[in-house]
Amino acid sequence: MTPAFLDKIVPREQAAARVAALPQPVVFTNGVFDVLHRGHVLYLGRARELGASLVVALNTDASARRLGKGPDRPLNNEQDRAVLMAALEPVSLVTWFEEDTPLQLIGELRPAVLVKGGDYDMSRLPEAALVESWGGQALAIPFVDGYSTTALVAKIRG
Ligand SMILES: Nc1ncnc2c1ncn2[C@@H]1O[C@H](COP(=O)(O)OP(=O)(O)OP(=O)(O)O)[C@@H](O)[C@H]1O
Ligand SMILES: O=P(O)(O)O[C@@H]1O[C@H]([C@H](O)CO)[C@@H](O)[C@H](O)[C@@H]1O
Repeated sequence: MTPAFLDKIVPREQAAARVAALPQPVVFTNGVFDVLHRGHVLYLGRARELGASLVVALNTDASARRLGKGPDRPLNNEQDRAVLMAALEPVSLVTWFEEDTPLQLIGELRPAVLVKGGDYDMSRLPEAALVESWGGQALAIPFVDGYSTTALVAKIRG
């Protein structure tokens, strides 16, 4: 039998309709989320508490490769990253974007809240200005020191 949480994973073409049907207000975040760690799950838990639903948009593998995190990144492909994300209790819906930034997708979904981790300066993100243009909020969630996928991969590789 297929686990029910897999229903949270939706192709981008269906994302706007599915997001509109979620409990409002909707919180949106995006990222690669390649090899989950404690910083990610605390971040997602806090993000979900800022609204009634949490939407996570993952970079596709092609998009993630263009971010230059390393020649073999992402280690987990886009389907695997989506399944792990969908299994997390705070996450309501998972989709992907193939561009370099989630700007166009955010314009399609029109979330009430955009969040990123404290490693981002929200005042410099075009996505933040976009969400604020319809009266939404753009918020940074405090960074959990000592946790990053890149550091974890380096540790594993010794
Ligand atoms: N330690 C952390 N504390 C809080 N938020 C985090 C932390 N690490 C990542 N995030 C947030 O999670 C989202 C996804 O981040 P990302 O996938 O780049 O994680 P990462 O561990 O920094 O990965 P990498 O080392 O591969 O860049 C981003 O919004 C980022 O701000
Ligand atoms: O996992 P990351 O590196 O935090 O995700 C990136 O975030 C960027 C951010 O939203 C600033 O614009 C985004 O542009 C990029 O495509 C990754 O999702």
